[in-house]
Amino acid sequence: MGGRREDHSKLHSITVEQPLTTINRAHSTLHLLGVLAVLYYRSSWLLLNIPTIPYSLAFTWSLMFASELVLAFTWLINQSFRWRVVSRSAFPERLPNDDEQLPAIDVFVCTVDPEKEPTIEVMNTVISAMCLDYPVEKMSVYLSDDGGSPLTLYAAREAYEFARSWNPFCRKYKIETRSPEAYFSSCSTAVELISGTEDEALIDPVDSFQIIHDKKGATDEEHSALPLLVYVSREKRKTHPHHFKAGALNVLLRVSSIMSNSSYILALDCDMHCNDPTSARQAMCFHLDTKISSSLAFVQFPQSFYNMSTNDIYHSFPNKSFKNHENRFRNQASSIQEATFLASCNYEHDTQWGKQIGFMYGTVVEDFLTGFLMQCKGWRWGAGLLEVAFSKFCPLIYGLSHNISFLQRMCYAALAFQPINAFPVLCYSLIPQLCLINGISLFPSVSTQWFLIFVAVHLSWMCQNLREGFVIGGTIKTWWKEERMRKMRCITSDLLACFDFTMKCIGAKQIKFLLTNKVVDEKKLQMYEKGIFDFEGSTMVLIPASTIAILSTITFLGGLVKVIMQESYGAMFGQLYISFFSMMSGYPILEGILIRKDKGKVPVAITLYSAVWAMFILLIFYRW
Ligand SMILES: O=c1ccn([C@@H]2O[C@H](COP(=O)(O)OP(=O)(O)O[C@H]3O[C@H](CO)[C@@H](O)[C@H](O)[C@H]3O)[C@@H](O)[C@H]2O)c(=O)[nH]1
Ligand SMILES: [Mn+2]
Repeated sequence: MGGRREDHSKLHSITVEQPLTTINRAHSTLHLLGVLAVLYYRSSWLLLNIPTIPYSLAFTWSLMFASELVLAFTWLINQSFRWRVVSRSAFPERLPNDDEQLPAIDVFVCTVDPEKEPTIEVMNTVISAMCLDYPVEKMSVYLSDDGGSPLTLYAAREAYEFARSWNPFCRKYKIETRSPEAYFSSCSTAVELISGTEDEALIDPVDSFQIIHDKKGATDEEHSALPLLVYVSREKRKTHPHHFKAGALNVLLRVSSIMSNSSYILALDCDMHCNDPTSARQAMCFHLDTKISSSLAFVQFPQSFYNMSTNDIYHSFPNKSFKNHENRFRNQASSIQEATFLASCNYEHDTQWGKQIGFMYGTVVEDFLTGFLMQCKGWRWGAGLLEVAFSKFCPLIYGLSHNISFLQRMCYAALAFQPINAFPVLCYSLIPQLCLINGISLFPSVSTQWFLIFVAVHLSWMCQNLREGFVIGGTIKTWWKEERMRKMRCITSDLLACFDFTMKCIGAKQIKFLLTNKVVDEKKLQMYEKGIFDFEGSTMVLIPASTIAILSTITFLGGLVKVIMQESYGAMFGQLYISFFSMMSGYPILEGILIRKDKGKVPVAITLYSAVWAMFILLIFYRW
């Protein structure tokens, strides 16, 4: 690095975002005061009135209090993301000019099921990795095929052939998007051309040894050299737990250790691709900084979705995509037989794999737990979630003596505890509504000062989300979609996660890794692009949400009539408002039940179950 000027030699930089950080801190502090006031109101009312009120009312208030406590807790741990907002930049152009000085990288791509994870997509991931802007002799790509499918093996060979001409093409025309599919998605004819070669696939059966290695260093004149591509299909047996993706990654760790043994790993899911060819170099800007490299475990890149609709209704939390794990667990040795042995399911028996070594087992969110434990061990930065939250690895408690800041613990905790929001959201979707139609007031009357505090906390919460939405280019409309989806998520998947977790605790069920289906269905895509919810194939998971959608419409209308008749506007305003919001956020479901006739409407069975449930709840809780 000699000869460079001081100020231009830094490989990366970090800046604290101002005035955002200061605004966030002020806002969070004020909000906290409001939250504490609300909790004080609930608890003091309860203590004061408990001797005189019926049990049922005391229980109802306790549930509301418990909900608000949980909401306050999850809100609080989420403030960790707002407390110190930083942005980082990497300067790959400042890396040593001599590529010889770059460390070697192993890229891991995992796939399981060619039905749910279309092979062509997986190959796009593989190709995008092989075509990274990184010296080919310093890079090896390993494809883990948990399905052991001959099609995947065949396609890997084809992908390798394709990459031989694609790589020089990208370099010549300076194409940034190195996933052929993502690149060609702007011109449909070319996409057909690519899938054409796939259709004619001749399928070789997979050989009983698991590792197939393609043409190392095979180069011809017009084609550029390519990184090593290794296909690995590990042995799986019913009698041995395979530990899902973590198991697959650990097999790759062992197999790669006797082949390329690079000190850095890039782990990709089969539906991801590297959207910036310099990303590996960018990661090296951090790993090669001698000031931090000894304690830097991984570099994580933000995830961006290239096929998001502007009408997106589902909203996905962008989180992770590019993980670069430095790995210290290497064996020495090298042959296919040895690799086969390392990929066998007996190999890990009675070893520390998954406990001390490699990616962690015992949960389906291996990335989350492994990342957290790495930080606890001194590495910096950085249903399944509940498994970790309520285990000895609870981020708020585990290894308090370890060198990880409380703020970072809170970030991990915010993710791990997210599903418990199902409880308060469920309570808030049922209790105020049922009390409304029974004329029971749960919130302070409009004329009191306490009412203003509730309003302030509610508005402040909305503002916090609105403000954050605006920062990333959102609108009132996208904010509302987010709010709606946040609520739906709480009473569908989070609720199911809580249920699954409880079942696991009492030993009635095992938590399984549910593979996400990546097949794109044209009709579904059209629906998504128009911003219409697709309920086709919804299962029991939807029942709580659809029951609530039906119930909140009935309770809002019934409650409104009652309030008008009894002229109890002041005492009931809060609950009317909550019921109205409840009804509005359940509207897409209601539409899917009552109005829509297309395939994506709510399945009839789900409608029936929900209607029965709604009636049942009304029968029990409505005092006729
Ligand atoms: O037994 C298995 C199960 C899954 N996978 C692979 O794991 C990846 C993720 O599976 P997916 O069904 O797409 O799960 P997601 O919920 O989308 O995965 C998210 O959550 C996981 C658990 O936290 C992380 O590992 C992923 O990186 C993250 O994208 C895919 O490449 C699969 O092929 C395997 O290799 N073996
Ligand atoms: Mn996925």
